[in-house]
Amino acid sequence: MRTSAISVSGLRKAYGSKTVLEGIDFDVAAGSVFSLLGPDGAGKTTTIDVLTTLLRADAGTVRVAGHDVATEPGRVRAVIGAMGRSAAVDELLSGRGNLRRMADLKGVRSDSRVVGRLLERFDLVESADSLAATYSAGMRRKLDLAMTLVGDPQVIFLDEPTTGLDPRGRRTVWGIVRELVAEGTTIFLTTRYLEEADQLADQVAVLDRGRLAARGTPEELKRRIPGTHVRFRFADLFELDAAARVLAGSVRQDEELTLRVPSDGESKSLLALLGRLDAHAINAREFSVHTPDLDDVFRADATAFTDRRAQEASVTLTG
Ligand SMILES: Nc1ncnc2c1ncn2[C@@H]1O[C@H](COP(=O)(O)OP(=O)(O)OP(=O)(O)O)[C@@H](O)[C@H]1O
Repeated sequence: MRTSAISVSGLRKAYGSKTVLEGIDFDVAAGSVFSLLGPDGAGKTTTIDVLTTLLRADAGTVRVAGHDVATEPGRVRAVIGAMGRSAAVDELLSGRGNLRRMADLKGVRSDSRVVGRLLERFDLVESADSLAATYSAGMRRKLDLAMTLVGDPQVIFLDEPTTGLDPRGRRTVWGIVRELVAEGTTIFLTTRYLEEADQLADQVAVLDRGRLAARGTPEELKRRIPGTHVRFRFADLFELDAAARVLAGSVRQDEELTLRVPSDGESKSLLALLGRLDAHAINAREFSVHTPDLDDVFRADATAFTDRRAQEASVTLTG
């Protein structure tokens, strides 16, 4: 069994009377990618801030690379790299200057080969001596990530590392994350792109109202969601009603004028469905075959969240 690079137990954090983390537990195996997902304001950044020693938890135990963040913050800081949402890049220094400054800050000998290798790895050689102020958003993000890697940290925290990057920049970051993991580094990642978690993460956890609502491999989470289905969209409620009567086992979403019908998605099954609609002179505006992805997991959790809110509201109203 692999050792834990991050181990979190009973983590609680409140800002004044607002509780953000209500006691969360998880483990991240060394040399793996763990992705924390959650709607805006769910507490992802708060979690990262506690794990990286920037913020003190109210309760619980957090160990990173075997060190307790509350009692050994210095040891934790010595073995981690963290890239937050606001860039650590100094605009008045060049790319090379920023990397050198980071090496000094981390007490790593500012070996020009180390800096040179990072500039190469991130495709920043040509602009290495230009001021970071002249860099594009993507270049700045790459420089920020390069700075995170100075000193070869064992555990790397990336808070939305590809938000705002174009597809090429995103692929570069993904490639680097994969290389780091292959070298044995552990990555803790928050992202708003579910495809990113699907592509990179060994384990995913969904944070919802202070608790971990779902946890598992991307595959396991996707299996929790109803399987492949065909989605039909109709011109109006009249057609939707008629189709819902004809297609057994379908689930309607009135607002979107859509109907989901479980199906294996094979052409024979599609022809049978279309044939049944046609036999009743029902026309679908469009249809698509849909296999579950992490987006569905996320939406299902968000729906559960909204449902609970609605239940609570009705309890309050009637209570
Ligand atoms: N210093 C603070 N004081 C008071 N409330 C805070 C503070 N920092 C965060 N919060 C609140 O705590 C909640 C969780 O914030 P956090 O930034 O951890 O969420 P997040 O999941 O990272 O969301 P987002 O992606 O929107 O940044 C939010 O409601 C936020 O308003």
